[in-house]
Amino acid sequence: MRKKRKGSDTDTCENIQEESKSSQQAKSANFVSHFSLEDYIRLNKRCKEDASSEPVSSCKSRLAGIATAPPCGASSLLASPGRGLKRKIGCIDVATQTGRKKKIEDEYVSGSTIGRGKFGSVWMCRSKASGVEFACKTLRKGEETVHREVEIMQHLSGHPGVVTLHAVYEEAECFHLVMELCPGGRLIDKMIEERNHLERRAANIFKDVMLVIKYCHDMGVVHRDIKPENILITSSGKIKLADFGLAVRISNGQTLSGLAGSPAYVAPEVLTGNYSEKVDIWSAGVLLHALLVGVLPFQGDSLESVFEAIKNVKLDFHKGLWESVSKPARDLISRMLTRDVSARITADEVLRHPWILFYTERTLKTFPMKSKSKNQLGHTIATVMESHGNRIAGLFLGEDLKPESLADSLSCKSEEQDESGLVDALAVAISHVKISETKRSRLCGPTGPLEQQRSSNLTSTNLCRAC
Ligand SMILES: Nc1ncnc2c1ncn2[C@@H]1O[C@H](COP(=O)(O)OP(=O)(O)OP(=O)(O)O)[C@@H](O)[C@H]1O
Repeated sequence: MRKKRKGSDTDTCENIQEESKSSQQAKSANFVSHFSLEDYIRLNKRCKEDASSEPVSSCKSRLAGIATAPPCGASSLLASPGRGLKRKIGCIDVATQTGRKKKIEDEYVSGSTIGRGKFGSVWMCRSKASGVEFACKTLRKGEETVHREVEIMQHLSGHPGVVTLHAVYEEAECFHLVMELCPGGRLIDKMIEERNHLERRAANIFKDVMLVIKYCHDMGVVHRDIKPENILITSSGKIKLADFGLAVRISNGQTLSGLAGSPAYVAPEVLTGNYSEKVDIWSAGVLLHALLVGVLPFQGDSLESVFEAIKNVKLDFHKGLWESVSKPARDLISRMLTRDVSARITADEVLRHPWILFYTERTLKTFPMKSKSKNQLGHTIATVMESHGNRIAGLFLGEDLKPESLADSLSCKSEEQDESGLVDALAVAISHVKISETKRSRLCGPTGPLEQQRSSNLTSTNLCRAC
């Protein structure tokens, strides 16, 4: 059960950035002005390795502000790491508390290390009782984020898009979190393998990501580290959101402060002041950018230049790589990567966006699109729109944009119109879409045993409060 040091690389961040720069220069024209995902992932990974071997003057100190959530009321905890921890574990429910009395090695056989993060390592283990394999994340005590991560995972566990927490074992120096194993690896690796995703595939992956983000927000949790490295894939190919190390609870109308996130994905308001759950929408927009065109939108040779780009670069979704992307997809991403937080759409609105609906609704998916005559096409669309009328029509403002008129406008297209043309036709309607601010549902309003324990155990320790 000992942690294995992954690799022995001791490069500094500067070296990595130099390497990234030279490998960048060798890439094709499309990639000249961008870090590729591989570059970014390598930079990030090596920085983590530096962080564990060179705590001072390495990447850790340079990334500390952004990559690690500021501990809430951490000073006393950090000064005496052991104090208060027992009380804090009280936020873990009855099922997981059983782990406190037993040792993990009594119940699980340890396997190889499968990942390493900022706060600990992740390794495989097998239940002695059932033979089922799990992933175990071992977190060193001492950071309040560790307790928050356990509590939030417990709070969210049960949703199909969240990695399920099976048990927690507490030792003097660490916690072991026994989680559902996601053997399909990370979304980032799939993205690198597949490069640009077909829009249909991208939309289906992205919808699942947004469903879980919406769930987090409905449950009063801001993840703060949405990125493809933190999206894992199950044996059946479903996505699961993992790594709640930077997640915090937020109550309705509350704002957060403090740098937290991963540089390329961080929202501009995190860099400049107070923020809300909308930071997850921005990060998901960065992810969508990478899914659609294979590169990250905000890049630079240093952290400062990445942040500068996040704050100021004006993205142009009409040129270059975006020319082959449908207008609705571009419309969605522009609504997510908007710096005006009040104009940035919510998770619910993303899920109701025509691009998502078009590619992911069952009827639309099986919709025959090629070789339709004008009338057939118009009629089929009218039927589809009718069956989705309530959801899609709700997005449109004004009499002229009723589903029937959308069908009419689509029926004027050529007989040879293909799928992407049809998606583009949706753009006509999208230009009139009014996405209204929906009433935020149940932020920080959980019920049940966890909430009862939370209020009794944690109010005084700030564990469940946002920073
Ligand atoms: N349930 C799981 N099943 C399979 N692999 C997992 C699981 N959880 C984590 N991993 C692997 O371990 C890696 C690190 O896990 P995780 O991201 O939770 O740690 P972390 O310390 O919070 O990381 P980070 O430094 O990225 O914030 C993941 O990228 C993934 O490869």
